[in-house]
Amino acid sequence: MEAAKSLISLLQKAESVVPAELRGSTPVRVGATAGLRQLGVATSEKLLQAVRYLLHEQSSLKFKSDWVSVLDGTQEGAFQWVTINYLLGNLGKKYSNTVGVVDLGGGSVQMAYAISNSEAGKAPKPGAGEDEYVKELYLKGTKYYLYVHSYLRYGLLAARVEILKVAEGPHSDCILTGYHGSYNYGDNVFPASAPPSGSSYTKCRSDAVKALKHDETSCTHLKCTFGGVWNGGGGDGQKSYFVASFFFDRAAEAGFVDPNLPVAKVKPSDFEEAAKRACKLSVEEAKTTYANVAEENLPYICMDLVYEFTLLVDGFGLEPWQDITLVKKVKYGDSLVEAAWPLGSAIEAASMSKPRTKSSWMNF
Ligand SMILES: Nc1nc2c(ncn2[C@@H]2O[C@H](COP(=O)(O)OP(=O)(O)OP(=O)(O)O)[C@@H](O)[C@H]2O)c(=O)[nH]1
Ligand SMILES: [Ca+2]
Repeated sequence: MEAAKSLISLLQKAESVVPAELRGSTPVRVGATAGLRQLGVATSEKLLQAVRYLLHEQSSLKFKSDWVSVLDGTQEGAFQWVTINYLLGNLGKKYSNTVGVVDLGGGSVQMAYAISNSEAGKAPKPGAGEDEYVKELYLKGTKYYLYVHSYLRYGLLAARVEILKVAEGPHSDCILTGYHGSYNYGDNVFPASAPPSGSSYTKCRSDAVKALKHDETSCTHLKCTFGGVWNGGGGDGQKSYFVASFFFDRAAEAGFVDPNLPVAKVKPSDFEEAAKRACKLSVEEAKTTYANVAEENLPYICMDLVYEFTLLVDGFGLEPWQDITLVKKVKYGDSLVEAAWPLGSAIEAASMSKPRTKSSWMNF
């Protein structure tokens, strides 16, 4: 019940912005993501039930039980794509005038971009238990074929486990010199210590590439990102990328992005340069160099930056020199709006409250 209670302040904030007379007709949704996906159905269902009870008892907003759910990864990725393109005013334009999105969470990372009708026709059938690669969206009178995939276990915090596993022993070349400890993730504890020779950018980079299991033989499609996942075929829908969440946070902590700005134009190579600087430090030196990095993240600053560069370039196939936009918030009218998937979910909820003209997703 504690987890449900943690939502009370959010619920009060949400209700405070809805005029009292409209609350009964304003839907409230709660979506959980990879953190709960990794807990398994029994535990996550208990948590969701507690949230449903809280909303039933304490909320004056319109509520239905199945509006409290664990999003599947493609919903999360599609909602983020809708959020960013809605705020940029791109919805209703041709697919080639929309931007691609990457959203790096703790447990999972999502990548989504709009593709052509013909490219969508080439989409492979997903593997067993895998989500469809392409979602058809109807937004502002325009049909979009959205390529979207969510990589469970490749969020920033989960990927640390994948990289530590590559090390096959207590020492990882990604852990800052002088640190001897362990990494707790979920119910598991992993040894995480620097080798006697200290952290090494090049060795860490090689571990990160291995962690993506960049083994082409597992790619049975025309082209893959990593782990045997189809890459969507490319095209103009991915000529510019808006990259969110832990990419923004680590870039700000590494000092190459101003944390007070809503967006920042960078290149994947900026993560590489920052990683090279970080991997040279001892954990003691890092304490002064990265004054605003939480203590528990300091030993992993090299690993995180190496991983983020590797994910963009080796994982998603971006060029090290190409411009990308790191995004925390997007200017919308006189406001700065959070660049996060819940807005996309709200847009879907709002479009569903109108008479639906098509059976598929979001016809608003
Ligand atoms: N701009 C923005 N970023 C957010 C918001 N909430 C979380 N984030 C960012 O999302 C990243 C991960 O946040 P978490 O909520 O811990 O993780 P998560 O995205 O739920 O992780 P998954 O379980 O893998 O989906 C961090 O970089 C957060 O800063 C938000 O409201 N706005
Ligand atoms: Ca997420």
